[in-house]
Amino acid sequence: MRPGEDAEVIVRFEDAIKTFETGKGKLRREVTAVDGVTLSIRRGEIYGVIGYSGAGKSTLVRLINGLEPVTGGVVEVDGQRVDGRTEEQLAPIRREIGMIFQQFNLFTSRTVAGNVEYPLVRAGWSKDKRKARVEELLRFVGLSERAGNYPEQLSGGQKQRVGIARALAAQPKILLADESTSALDPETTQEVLNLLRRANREFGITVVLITHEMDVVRSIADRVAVMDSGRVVEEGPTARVFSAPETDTARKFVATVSHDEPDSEELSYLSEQSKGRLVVVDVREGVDVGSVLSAAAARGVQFQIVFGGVSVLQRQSFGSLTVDLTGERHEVDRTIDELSQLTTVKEVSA
Ligand SMILES: Nc1ncnc2c1ncn2[C@@H]1O[C@H](COP(=O)(O)OP(=O)(O)OP(=O)(O)O)[C@@H](O)[C@H]1O
Repeated sequence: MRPGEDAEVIVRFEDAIKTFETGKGKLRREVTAVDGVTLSIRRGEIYGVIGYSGAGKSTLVRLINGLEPVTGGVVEVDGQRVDGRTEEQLAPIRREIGMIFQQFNLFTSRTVAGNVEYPLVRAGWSKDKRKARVEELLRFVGLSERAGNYPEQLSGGQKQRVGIARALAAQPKILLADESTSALDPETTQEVLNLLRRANREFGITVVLITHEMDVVRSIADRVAVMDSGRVVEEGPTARVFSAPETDTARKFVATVSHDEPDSEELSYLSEQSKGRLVVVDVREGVDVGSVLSAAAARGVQFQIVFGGVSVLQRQSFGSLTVDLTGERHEVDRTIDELSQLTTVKEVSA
């Protein structure tokens, strides 16, 4: 290991840039898909990459195995530079990286076992070792009975499981999953996620998961990067990003799964119904909103919880409550002031 290198880091981007040229002649233009990304993915974690369509997620992940060469900056996998390598030089690095795709990309002319075996043939495994490994993997993904079937005889979820078994076959250190679950129904999605989590726990494999579904990220990622227009606008432990998003993009994503704040239509209804002052109070781990409200009630302030939700993620509570406060004006003022000293309070109608 070179000085300054961190053994815990398995993928490192430093000011990584990827531009594409599209069109010809007058229509020629440059698209910056990845715009100066610096981040580190730790060994053994499940790392989620989220963002709207076109944000640059797939391109960023394809830089990891050199499927797309960077235009600028550094990409390192397990201490080895990926940028500036020839296809030949990339081959040993790619053996450490498995990939599963949204569209499965199975060989239709090979059986399930043949698909899983394929990377082992390429990696030069002996026939006996290949057979044992294929059996082990098909057991792992619950498809032992299907070894002799062809992909067209399988359901979408089963095909995806074959894809996972194939990606894991040659014992890679990293698994890249590109929106691997979005073509599947919710139940199958959960099944695939459970498999990724098991692969992560049982084999210690680092998983990099791209998705635009926050539910998916919330259920399995340890840390998450939020991308917008080629940049990572926010990054950190999933619980932190969910409980206290710092950017508008992250806030919007979080709002899609935790609908705990009223939208404008709901707010106008609540304002019409409100008898006093409406406030939206953020709920966080260790913030005792209840005590403030109980004390206020003892002073004659009435409170009505009219909207809200609180969830727990990685043992941290978070959410928000919309409260209608009525009573003596100065007592209501005092209650809002006390709440504001504890947490973020937004008054939404006076
Ligand atoms: N091969 C390519 N040639 C030209 N432009 C490309 C190419 N690949 C990606 N892009 C452009 O780069 C930008 C980022 O695309 P990318 O596929 O990485 O986004 P994404 O966040 O993964 O989107 P999605 O969620 O829709 O898959 C987009 O503007 C896209 O059109």
